[in-house]
Amino acid sequence: MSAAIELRDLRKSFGPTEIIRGVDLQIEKGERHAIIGPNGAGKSTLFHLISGRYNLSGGAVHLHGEDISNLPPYEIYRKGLSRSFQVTNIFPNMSVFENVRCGLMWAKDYKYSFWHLVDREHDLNRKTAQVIEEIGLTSRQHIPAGVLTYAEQRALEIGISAAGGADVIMLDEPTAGMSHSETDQAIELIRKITDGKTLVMVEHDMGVVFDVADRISVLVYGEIIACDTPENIRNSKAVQEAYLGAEAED
Ligand SMILES: Nc1ncnc2c1ncn2[C@@H]1O[C@H](COP(=O)(O)OP(=O)(O)OP(=O)(O)O)[C@@H](O)[C@H]1O
Repeated sequence: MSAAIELRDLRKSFGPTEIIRGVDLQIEKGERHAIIGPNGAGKSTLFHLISGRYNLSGGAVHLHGEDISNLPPYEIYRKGLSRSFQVTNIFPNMSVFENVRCGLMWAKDYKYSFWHLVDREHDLNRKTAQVIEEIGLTSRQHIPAGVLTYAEQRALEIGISAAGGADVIMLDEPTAGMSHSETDQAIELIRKITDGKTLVMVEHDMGVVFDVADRISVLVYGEIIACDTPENIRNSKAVQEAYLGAEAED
């Protein structure tokens, strides 16, 4: 069976500088995979290459065995890969309900000319309500998304990422800026919402990474220097020297 995501000798240069320098990686179906690495290692760039935001300078990206290299983001999304961004990416003036429903509509390829029929789309509304319940925002569903707390906005974003039925979910720093208790809730939500799906996340909080991930890739200067279980990554001397050691000294 093919991997959910396979990266083959992936490369990205900005001008003369090669930022992603030949990344090979297989992420299995149903796996929760974290990408860690120091600031500027290229983690976000790698995300943008997989999700179609950046064109590749070399190599290939496969999704469930299909070559998706250089496809536009919306086509990759329709093929079942959904991603969130480091910066919250919701419509602040639309209600929580409308934000989720909008995500569902894009996923289902509704045309804009159908907007006037939206309220009659009972299925769509029911599914929207289901997603909102899963992310724990039912009591807040009619308020503008911009009024939610930061942690609620991130939960909404995770909900929208998963709502369209994507089977590969990519989350960029899902717990950034959260308190301990908000982080705990976010971990629970991530687990729930990615159950049975493939998760790829970039995360700086090592507690979250070691708690959630089945496997971890360590990216340093655009190269994966280790890809292993949390336990082996924690005990790897090379990783400690290149990355974790620096954190341990804090
Ligand atoms: N669009 C761009 N044009 C030029 N250089 C870029 C661009 N995007 C990223 N870079 C450079 O690529 C390198 C990797 O950046 P990237 O944001 O991918 O790292 P990161 O590992 O996600 O860092 P962080 O942990 O701080 O978010 C950095 O040196 C950055 O300046």
